[in-house]
Amino acid sequence: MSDLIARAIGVSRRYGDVVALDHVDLDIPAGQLVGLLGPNGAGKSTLINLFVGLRRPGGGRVEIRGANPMTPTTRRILGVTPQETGLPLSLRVGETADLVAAHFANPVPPGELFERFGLTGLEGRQCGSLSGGQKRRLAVALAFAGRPEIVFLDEPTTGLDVDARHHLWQGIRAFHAEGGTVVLTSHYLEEVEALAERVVVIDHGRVIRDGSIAEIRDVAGMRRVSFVAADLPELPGVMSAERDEAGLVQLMTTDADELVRGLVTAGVAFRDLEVRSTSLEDAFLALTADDHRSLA
Ligand SMILES: Nc1ncnc2c1ncn2[C@@H]1O[C@H](COP(=O)(O)OP(=O)(O)OP(=O)(O)O)[C@@H](O)[C@H]1O
Repeated sequence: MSDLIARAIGVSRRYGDVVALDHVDLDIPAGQLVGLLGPNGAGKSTLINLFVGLRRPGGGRVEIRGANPMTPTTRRILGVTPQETGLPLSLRVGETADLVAAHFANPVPPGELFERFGLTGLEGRQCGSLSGGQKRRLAVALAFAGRPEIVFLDEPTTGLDVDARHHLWQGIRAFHAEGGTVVLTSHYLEEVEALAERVVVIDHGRVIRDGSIAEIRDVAGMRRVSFVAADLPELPGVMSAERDEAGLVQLMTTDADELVRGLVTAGVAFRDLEVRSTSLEDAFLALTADDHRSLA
């Protein structure tokens, strides 16, 4: 069996009447970069909170290196950036990093951490004076301060501009390249596509898909068929259709062959025909859209 660093075994969690997680099983091998995807309220943050020992499961169990994440020794090997950034607003950035580093036997020197996450030069600033994006970058950087074996990042780049997001990606990739395990949630599908080697799709508290980016993309079995045409008759198997002002038509279908045959049979004068795999975003929408449930 591969070297599993984190496991959820039949994990359930409710909040009152709300079932946030419903018998979730998830094995995370050491060194993997996993993206958790799911619509709002799917249960992603709840799962992360259980993995990092902030909450207890109602049923089942979570393990980090075979142990309960609530134990101090286990906590020391994990890093976390929660969805809501909570920084000590009156402390300076450098002091905050020192404070966090003091909890660990062999921390990353703060200067190195700042460099890695593009925070150099902000050491003397009070956390409360940082911009929203700078606070977010600091909170993510601090998850790596204790040289964790595994980090859990809940929407690490929300609110960041493109530059800052790419900087964070570099930091996350560098950690992963050194063998670190990363579990991140994101609403930016291109982020998961850019970073993760495995995608776990969660919906209504359950894991509905688990695979590589390519597998998830293909799972809905959809193709995007595009061409330029002046008129468009009714065509077989079209799930969605868009047309821009230049006459570029984009159709989503589960049977591109039949669609193209239909185009030819109907005598449509099309040009620039392209048939492509769907993007992760297309697959994600198809998987989690209740009215497309039969596709999943
Ligand atoms: N402390 C809480 N008290 C009551 N309900 C909660 C609590 N935390 C989460 N929930 C509910 O549990 C469900 C799962 O929430 P969770 O935050 O895990 O989802 P999520 O996938 O992280 O969503 P988002 O993408 O919006 O962050 C939701 O219905 C949410 O309203």
